[in-house]
Amino acid sequence: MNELKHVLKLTLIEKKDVSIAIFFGFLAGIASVALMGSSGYLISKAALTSQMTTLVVMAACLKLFGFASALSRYGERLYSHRATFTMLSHLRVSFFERLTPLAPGIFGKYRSGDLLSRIVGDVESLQNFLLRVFYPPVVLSIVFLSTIFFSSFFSIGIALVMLIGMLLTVVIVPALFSIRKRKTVGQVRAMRGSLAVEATEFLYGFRDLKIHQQLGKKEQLLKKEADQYNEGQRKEGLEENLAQSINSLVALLVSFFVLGVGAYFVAAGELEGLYLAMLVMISIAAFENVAPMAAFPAYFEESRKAAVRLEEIVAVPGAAQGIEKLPDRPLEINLKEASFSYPGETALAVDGVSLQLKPGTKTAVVGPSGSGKSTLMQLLLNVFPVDQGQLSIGGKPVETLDQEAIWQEMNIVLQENHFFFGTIRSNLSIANPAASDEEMERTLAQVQLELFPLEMKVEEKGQNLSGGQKQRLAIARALLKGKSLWFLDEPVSSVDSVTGRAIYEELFRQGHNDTFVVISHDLVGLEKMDQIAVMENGRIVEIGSYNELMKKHSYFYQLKQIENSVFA
Ligand SMILES: Nc1ncnc2c1ncn2[C@@H]1O[C@H](COP(=O)(O)OP(=O)(O)OP(=O)(O)O)[C@@H](O)[C@H]1O
Repeated sequence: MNELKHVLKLTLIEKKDVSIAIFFGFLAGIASVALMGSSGYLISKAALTSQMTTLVVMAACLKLFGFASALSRYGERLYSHRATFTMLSHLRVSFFERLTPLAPGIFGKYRSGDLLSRIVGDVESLQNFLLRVFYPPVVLSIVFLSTIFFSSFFSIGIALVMLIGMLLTVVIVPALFSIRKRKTVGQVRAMRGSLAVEATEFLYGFRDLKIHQQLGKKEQLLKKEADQYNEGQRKEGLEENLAQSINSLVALLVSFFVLGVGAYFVAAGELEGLYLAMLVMISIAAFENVAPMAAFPAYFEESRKAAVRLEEIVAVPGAAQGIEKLPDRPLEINLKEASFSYPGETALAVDGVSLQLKPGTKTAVVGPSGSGKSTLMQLLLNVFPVDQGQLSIGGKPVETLDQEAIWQEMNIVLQENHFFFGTIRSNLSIANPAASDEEMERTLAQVQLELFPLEMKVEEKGQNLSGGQKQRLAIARALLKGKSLWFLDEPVSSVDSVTGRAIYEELFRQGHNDTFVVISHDLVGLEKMDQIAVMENGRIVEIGSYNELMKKHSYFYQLKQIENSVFA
């Protein structure tokens, strides 16, 4: 139950709705018991007396109880569902708030299909928590205890039989099935996750699978996962039916027992015969209410597992979240002795790197593929917090700063940039919602996309744009944001060299007083940079201006020689 503490807390935020739902649930339950009890009493009374007034009063009571039961049931449904939807919205918000700071590292830990299945499926599963886990035992216990209390005025023996029946159907049988269920629910959930993983991979990789003639193989794998999941669900269904049947059987046996014990008490003169039918009918009605408890084990386990799986995602320490705003002056960025390895990896992607970015300077980071350039940039952006070392911005440790405020001051173009389904205008306006059409058109011209109309359609992930066009659109977004800290990770790698150079010229012209960090494979044009950091195996092996590095005749010089000889 500990695992569901957080969900329970969120449910009880709406105490009023939950209490009203319980109240109406109790009224509905007790009204149906009263309806059956009074009909039992009416039957006996009609057989034993010809007194019309009593019979008319009883018939009126029957109608009243029937009406009250239907009305209360409506109120119960209304308030319990309202409380459930409110709880779900609280759950989504609280989960999302905890997930956001972890987002950059989360894909290292979970595959996207699994993550999606957890976030959507598990949150949805918890909609049953109030309706089928928390609420039924509470309402049933109150209804039962009231019924037992009422019955005890007529026969303590029958009240005791009902109490035992209640313990069996509300507590013992559901608890036994919950223990059994613990084994199977986890498996089915894991199966659903692994099916979602395979389905996502299949959809994302469809083109490559087709090119490499692996579509059939992957389809078979997907089918196998689907079959396993179906089989798991089938077994789960059988288990639920078994729980339901056993609980109904116990409930029925208890009612028979009440009849038997009641008949014995009547024969022994300990109970007036007039009340026997009423007590039996009361017992039948009370145990009819017990039906939702048959589904309790399944829903309890499902909710528990869903809560555990959701907690697993967010219960990891994320980057420290500061609240301080950035100082209002040109910012110096300082990375000291920073080391970082990706979650689950032992090798250091960045190993003891120090880098100083003075305001208004231009820094290039170069080096072979896999040497840690992009990782270094992610550390400078505080997308990943450093494992060791320290990052400070404007003289303040990054942990003390508000992350959103940091990113607000940066123009960022990464290797992969996301484009949303919409238009060129809507994709540009995410960088600067206040930008006018003229500003957007001017920016498009700066990246040589002047032929793109602002209302041009952009498909999902920018599928209708070429690689180079996407990069230029990402640069246009950064230009439109107009901040003074630039972080560019191979921003023109898919653009032809002439256009690429012209774009760099434009960027440096617009941001001539700004701070730039540029990752580049292209070693041409680095003369303009104030410093060039050369990386290898996660370390900065050389740093200096173009002339300093060329004079050294060391690593950068050799790279330059190789580039010259290849392209000579
Ligand atoms: N998400 C990740 N999870 C685990 N390891 C990663 C991840 N991203 C990168 N790495 C590893 O970290 C190391 C540095 O990668 P990084 O992307 O920083 O190199 P890079 O110099 O930018 O390469 P490239 O020039 O090819 O873009 C590599 O060994 C890479 O395998």
